[in-house]
Amino acid sequence: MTIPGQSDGSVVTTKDAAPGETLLKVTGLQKHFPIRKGLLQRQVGAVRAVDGLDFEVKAGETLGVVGESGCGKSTMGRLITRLLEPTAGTVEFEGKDITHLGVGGMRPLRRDVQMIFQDPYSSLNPRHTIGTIIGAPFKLQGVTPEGGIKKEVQRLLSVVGLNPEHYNRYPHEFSGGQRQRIGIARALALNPKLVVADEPVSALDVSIQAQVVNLLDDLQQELGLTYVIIAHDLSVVRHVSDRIAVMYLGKIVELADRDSLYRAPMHPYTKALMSAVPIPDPKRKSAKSERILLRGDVPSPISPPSGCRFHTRCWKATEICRTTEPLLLELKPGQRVACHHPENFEDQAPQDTVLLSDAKEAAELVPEEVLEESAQTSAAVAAEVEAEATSKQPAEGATEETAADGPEGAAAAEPEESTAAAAEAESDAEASADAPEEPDASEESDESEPAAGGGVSEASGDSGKPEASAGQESTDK
Ligand SMILES: Nc1ncnc2c1ncn2[C@@H]1O[C@H](COP(=O)(O)OP(=O)(O)OP(=O)(O)O)[C@@H](O)[C@H]1O
Repeated sequence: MTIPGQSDGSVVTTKDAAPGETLLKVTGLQKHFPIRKGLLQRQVGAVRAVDGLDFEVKAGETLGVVGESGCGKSTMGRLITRLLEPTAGTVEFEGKDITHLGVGGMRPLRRDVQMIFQDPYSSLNPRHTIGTIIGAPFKLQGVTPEGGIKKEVQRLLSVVGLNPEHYNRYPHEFSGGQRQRIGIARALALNPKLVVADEPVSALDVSIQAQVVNLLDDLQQELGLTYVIIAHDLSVVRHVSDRIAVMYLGKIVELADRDSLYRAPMHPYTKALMSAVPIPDPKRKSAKSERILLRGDVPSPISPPSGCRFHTRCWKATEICRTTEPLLLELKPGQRVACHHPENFEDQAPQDTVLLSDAKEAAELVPEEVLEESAQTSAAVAAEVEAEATSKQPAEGATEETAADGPEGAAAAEPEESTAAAAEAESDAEASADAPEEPDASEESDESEPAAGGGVSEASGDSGKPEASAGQESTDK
């Protein structure tokens, strides 16, 4: 697809921030909507829509943000475009703190940061022609493009694949997909650096969705745009995102580059979301066809669950998940996760093995195959880490320090089991399309301690808890 140049006739391919540099940085971002009651409108509580987000968006990349309805995605989008005032935290754009800029201070920034909205039916004024709608940003910013507004609007119409001759038509004369193209043309009018698209295709027919997603993709290539694309499931962001943030109840639970996330999701919630997405690859179809049903609705953001917010619906939840909030930690390069008992990685709280009753109920909705796979993967990862550590010990002469650390002592006492698990892991890797994850896992082992498997695995830590309790958990499910 060829995109005509801007008013000066040249093709725009670069932006101020070099590709890969941080364009947007969000730290500790919160938005609590107050709940007021009574005559005096006293605040009696708050909806904790966004409750402490930390992430960066690099120039030229697409960050996909996914999560169930009500998890705070749209609020996050409105905060980073400064359509909402944050309760706490900071938003930096190109290194400049824009968190509390007023209307005047924000005006120049409005050119650089644009938003595309979900519903192309309600986001376009039905009384205005599309020429007026797409030309509005120029008037608001007091900018006159070279050749005049009309010429520039017609150029933008052709950029988004619409007939420039339709300049004088009204929104109702266009289909949903065409209206979303109009919304995109309006967002591009001022040549922005960052475009936040809030569910850009979810109101469209499935057949039209791909066209609009492809258009966004083409525009990014041609114009060097940076996107934050918000969606409620992974299928939309899968093909366009470089990195994906998974949100749950106002928090990011996993943030990873796309390939790592799809190859080996680490948060159980990510795994559940992924199991809901049809997988076209026939090689993976049989392995992943089991869907994970989540128990109940998302809890209320007015009083979110303690500890890990997902613990009330998670099949791996133990006491630590109820009491202690897991931090969003980079467990693998480029993959951050907030979980005490992650998938595809060694357990972060191996001593905590007794499942909560909530978890046992949640596990009833998780197919046996998924639970088995989860336990096997965790055991395999633990065994691999252990094998790596064992092979390194004599070479590096660091045996004493490593051995004194704890959990690995118990793991090392079970060489047969570990070898069997490692062999299983190897054969799994050969047979599976997920094989590329292997190098990651072994890289990790350099600095990671061997540990027991996931909360549902049989591997036991050194907590002194009877092994039977760990074994029993597996049967409980
Ligand atoms: N202006 C507001 N006042 C009070 N509560 C709000 C407001 N806007 C959003 N909320 C609440 O904040 C929470 C997060 O809403 P948000 O729209 O950001 O979620 P979302 O993940 O985008 O969901 P959806 O996909 O349904 O739009 C919800 O519980 C919502 O009811």
